[in-house]
Amino acid sequence: MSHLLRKPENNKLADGVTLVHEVTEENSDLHYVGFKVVDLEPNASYDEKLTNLELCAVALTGKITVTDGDQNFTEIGTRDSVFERKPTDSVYVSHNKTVTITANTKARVALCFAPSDKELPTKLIKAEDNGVEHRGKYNNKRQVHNILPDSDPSANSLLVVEVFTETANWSSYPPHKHDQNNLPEESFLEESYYHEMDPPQGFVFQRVYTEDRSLDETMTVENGNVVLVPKGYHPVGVPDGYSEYYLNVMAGPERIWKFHNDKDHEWILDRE
Ligand SMILES: O=C(O)C[C@@H](O)[C@H](O)C(=O)CO
Repeated sequence: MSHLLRKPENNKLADGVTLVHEVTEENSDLHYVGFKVVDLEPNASYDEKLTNLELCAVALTGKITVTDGDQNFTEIGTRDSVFERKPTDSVYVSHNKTVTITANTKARVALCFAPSDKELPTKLIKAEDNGVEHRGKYNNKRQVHNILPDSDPSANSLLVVEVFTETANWSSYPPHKHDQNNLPEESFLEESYYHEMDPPQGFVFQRVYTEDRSLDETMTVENGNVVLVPKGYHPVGVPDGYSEYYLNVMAGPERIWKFHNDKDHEWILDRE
């Protein structure tokens, strides 16, 4: 299996608390993006001590209460399945704080991390504050919920977005990359993908490749898998009959998303 593909670990931390994924600087090639998925049974709690990392906690499914010790955000989260295709609530918390997440219902929470050394206010990012975009045409259609885009200064490094790709469509396509610190043309951002499929037995293909093909991996990605993109182009193809959800976390030295399309495939955009 590719070292860029992660299957659920489902590590039981306590009664009602399962760590589904854990991507850290120590166990991956990533230095800027950290990512966890936690499943909580009703009334179960999970603590995260943030030292040098900032956090965006996304209520993927279910209702949760989030506190940073000072502020409480009660019963946030808007959906039972990501495939309801409506935005959800998230909470941004600065480094050095300790966050407690308690489930009000059965819940799945994504924890998105990036390095930070500047304190910023804790913030509830409400579902209705997500910018919703419909991108693409033909078989390149997707719906995007911007949770923490680069136009929102609430975070130091973190960028967070969720994307729904229609059945038999492609996204992150034409292939693009953001692995050069060469602004204003391109920014260096690592990226993680947390994938879900509807119906759940589905699979998608994700390729991660560099210009010189020194990295060129095509992965079969199943429901609940994570793909890591330390560099390179990273398109996703969704088979007929299945629709796809992914949550992207991006971070790098500068908080700006400037990508470069693969010139060989950029013509896709020019079709009438
Ligand atoms: O528009 C899309 O298809 C989503 C991608 O842009 C995705 O968020 C990504 O690859 C970000 O670099």
